[in-house]
Amino acid sequence: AFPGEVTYAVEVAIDCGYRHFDCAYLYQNESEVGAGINSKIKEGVVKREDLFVVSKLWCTFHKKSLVKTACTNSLKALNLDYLDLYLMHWPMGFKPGEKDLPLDSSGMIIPSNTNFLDTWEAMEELVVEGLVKFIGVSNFNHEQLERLLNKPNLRFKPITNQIECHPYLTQNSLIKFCQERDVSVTAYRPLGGSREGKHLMDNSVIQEIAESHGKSAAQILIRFQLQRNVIVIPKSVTPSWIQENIQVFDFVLTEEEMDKILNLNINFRLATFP
Ligand SMILES: NC(=O)C1=CN([C@@H]2O[C@H](COP(=O)(O)OP(=O)(O)OC[C@H]3O[C@@H](n4cnc5c(N)ncnc54)[C@H](OP(=O)(O)O)[C@@H]3O)[C@@H](O)[C@H]2O)C=CC1
Ligand SMILES: O=C1CO[C@H](CO)[C@@H](O)[C@@H]1O
Repeated sequence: AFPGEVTYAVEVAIDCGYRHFDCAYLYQNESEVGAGINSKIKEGVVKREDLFVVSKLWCTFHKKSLVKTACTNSLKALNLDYLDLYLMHWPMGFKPGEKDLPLDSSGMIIPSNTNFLDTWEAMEELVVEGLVKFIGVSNFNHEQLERLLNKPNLRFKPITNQIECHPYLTQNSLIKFCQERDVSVTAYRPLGGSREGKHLMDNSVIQEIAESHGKSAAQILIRFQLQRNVIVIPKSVTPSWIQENIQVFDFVLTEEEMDKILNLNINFRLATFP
């Protein structure tokens, strides 16, 4: 990204009607996102309360004593006084320190001896203190989520589990598990990225459905999630794609098309760690 690219993308997105911004300490661009948000607030295009701004606690800050500083640092970078939602980015903690991905000599992540139930307690404090409106999790499997939901003296439930989700990783059973427990699901990497040089957007089933609706493959992939009650966060810094990706409320996929897309599942996961 060149300087200002992300700020401009956020401004274009707000003008197009986007209101949900998915940020994270890890992305190293919260000051640019915040600049875009604040310029549109200043211009009077939106009010702070119209927006839903999300950030995430990175794995090197799982120690209870580090959580509040991590959150206030994201708020400072965003130049905002509260977040709508703060997510635990992953269930596992990493060794605290300078490096976001601390690796040992064999290239494996160095974990920290933390328990996400303790980390959660520190995140609950952020709600009590008014720094964040809601808290949630990301990359939790069903066992981890169950453990959190069953935590004795849980003060606040996670409102969402943000997980990798697209037609090659449809996550049917995890979505059912979450939704049955009133935990919403947010699909990240919804456009599926690429695998061995092949893009999900080039898949012939997706292409055919796109053609029959006069829509793009990206629009089909986004609409697919909306129709299964899944929140979806496509990313783009390209103005024409930002515009395109929100034009998904003027058509409906049939049940047959939804099934065809669901059948593309190969449990293929892109986001992993060593
Ligand atoms: N919780 C977690 O662990 C994770 C969370 N996330 C979140 O999810 C968001 C989305 O996931 P992400 O990994 O970015 O992947 P996406 O599935 O959103 O794909 C983004 C890529 O697709 C391109 N693109 C966007 N729209 C179109 C279009 N209409 N036609 C063709 N290409 C298009 C973008 O290009 P360009 O930008 O160049 O315009 C970019 O290269 C992230 O930004 C992040 O906020 C992502 C990964 C992990
Ligand atoms: O949010 C994220 C962005 O992408 C990274 C690489 O796949 C993920 O590890 C991370 O969770």
